[in-house]
Amino acid sequence: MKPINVGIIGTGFSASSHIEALRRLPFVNIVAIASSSQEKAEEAARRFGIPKAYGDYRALIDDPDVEAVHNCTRNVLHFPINKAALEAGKHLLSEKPLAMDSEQSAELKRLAAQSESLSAVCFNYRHYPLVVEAKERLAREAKRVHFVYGGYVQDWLLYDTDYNWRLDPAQNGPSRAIADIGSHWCDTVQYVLGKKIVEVFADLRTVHPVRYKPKQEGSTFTSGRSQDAEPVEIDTEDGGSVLVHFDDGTHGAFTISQVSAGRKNRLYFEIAADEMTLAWDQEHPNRLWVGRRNGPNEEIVRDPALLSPQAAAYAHYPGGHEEGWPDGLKNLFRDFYGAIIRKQRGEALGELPFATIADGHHTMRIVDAILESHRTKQWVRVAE
Ligand SMILES: NC(=O)C1=CN([C@@H]2O[C@H](COP(=O)(O)OP(=O)(O)OC[C@H]3O[C@@H](n4cnc5c(N)ncnc54)[C@H](OP(=O)(O)O)[C@@H]3O)[C@@H](O)[C@H]2O)C=CC1
Ligand SMILES: O=C1CO[C@H](CO)[C@@H](O)[C@@H]1O
Repeated sequence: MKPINVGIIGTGFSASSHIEALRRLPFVNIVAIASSSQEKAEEAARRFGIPKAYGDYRALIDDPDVEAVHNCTRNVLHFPINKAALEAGKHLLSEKPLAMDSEQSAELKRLAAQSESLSAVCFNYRHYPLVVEAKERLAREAKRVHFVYGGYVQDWLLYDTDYNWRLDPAQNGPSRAIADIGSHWCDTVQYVLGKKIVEVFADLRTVHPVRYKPKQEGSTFTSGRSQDAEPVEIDTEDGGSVLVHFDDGTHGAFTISQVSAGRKNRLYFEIAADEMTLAWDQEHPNRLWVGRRNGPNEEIVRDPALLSPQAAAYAHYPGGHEEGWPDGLKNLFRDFYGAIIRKQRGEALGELPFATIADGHHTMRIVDAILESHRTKQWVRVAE
């Protein structure tokens, strides 16, 4: 079978991790990369060993060799690139958030629904084996969920000297921590529960109303105040807490922060159901804690022999041989390209395990509702 030809747009943190994960799959072939200039694209093409380099993303999308596009650019480019890729009939894998706001994501949802090609949003935490195990156990063993709680906390924007394009609403959009990492929590938990968030009550906070922006912008995760840094006003949130209601009436709450010292990338959730509580934490991704009242608590480890078949399909090594973030990404891409291949063979696709453009749009609506709730200090329904 001929591999599916992929073009990558962007050369930063996310693009590098997409390239590494894709190279672990035998049925895809990276043929082109695009950046903001021809020079940068050629440098990246050399660094990653990719044959074609484009200084303009439109040229990559127009290249007839490119069958699937990965949009790994900053948020301001998500909408124009996703729209162009969908209109060109390419398969699309977009980084999250799907767009800057839900007006844009509604347009993308409409285009994706009309397209023959497949599209997905890079909500990669769905694709960890122990997250899938939580979903399977819940469906199998729980009749009722009482509460869902957790959060997503990081420290890479802790100091007022930490600066990145995400701090600039013109590059990022009107929500920062909620759209950047809150969106991951919402997608992951909705996937595990099989329920949608329909109502929110939010209390957000900007811890640093002024930050120091270096003249020479650093990439994601660079920190420290440079000599020529200038003060800039910040009006997007560093974090906050959100109460949520799911479509079946289940209650939940999550806390988001990008200023929590020592928490590097802690997405965690706990689901309290009738006979058990399930807890998972991205910083210890190969453990699923199962709490019981009338029996010993258990810790399920990521060993294919101990997992349900759906979760075992995501566990590529025996227990004790740890895997994590890059593997979740590889699993997402394997599901996405596997679906493209099944579609090409005329096979039925069934329920897709990855976040679709419609899912990405729903997440944008949640972000809108959170911002509005924070502003009005009221419960806000998530728009359809
Ligand atoms: N799913 C996940 O877990 C993660 C998702 N992300 C998402 O990925 C996206 C990118 O984040 P990240 O990689 O950290 O950011 P970076 O700043 O590291 O990378 C952004 C990239 O955008 C490229 N870019 C800017 N302008 C253009 C243009 N006109 N044409 C083509 N490329 C352009 C930049 O290329 P150049 O240098 O040439 O300007 C750069 O390579 C974000 O939307 C973020 O939310 C990020 C991390 C993890
Ligand atoms: O999606 C994301 C997950 O975490 C990153 C850092 O690791 C982010 O902030 C990002 O955009």
